[in-house]
Amino acid sequence: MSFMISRLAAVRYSARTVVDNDFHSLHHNLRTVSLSSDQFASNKEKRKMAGKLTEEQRKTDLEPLLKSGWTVVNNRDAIYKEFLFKNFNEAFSFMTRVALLAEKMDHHPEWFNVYNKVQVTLSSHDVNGLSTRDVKLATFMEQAAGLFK
Ligand SMILES: C[C@H](O)[C@H](O)[C@H]1CNC2=NC(N)=NC(=O)C2=N1
Repeated sequence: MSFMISRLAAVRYSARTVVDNDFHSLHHNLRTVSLSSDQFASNKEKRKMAGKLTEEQRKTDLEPLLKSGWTVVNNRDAIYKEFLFKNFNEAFSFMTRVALLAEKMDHHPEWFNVYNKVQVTLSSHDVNGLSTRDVKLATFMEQAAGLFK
């Protein structure tokens, strides 16, 4: 009988240990998850803090793009350009390359494609205007489109 009780105690102890360990690992994981959501929030705040382009940045960073055919959208802090390619294959190849960078940056263009034409508008929705992210994406678009010249 005493053997049965000691076995039962051992089983209960090991079960409790498993539960405790699971609880601690679950708590740790939840804490990790919550840190990552806090971290996500701070990234979002960082983006907002980066804010809109300053007047100085508009002169230094935006000028070259305006010289390359980008225009400022009327009544909106955004830039626009129409890219023309030889055919759909080139246009979509361009869009594919840009899309991969957009995903990596978590910064996406507003664009419309018909056959060999890609119409692009860039603006940073989270700051409701142009930011360095738009300059970076537009500059990449210039390089990517240049490969098809
Ligand atoms: C949730 C996601 O991170 C945000 O919606 C990203 C996605 N892509 C984006 N793209 C652009 N152009 N502006 C943004 O503010 C933006 N925010």
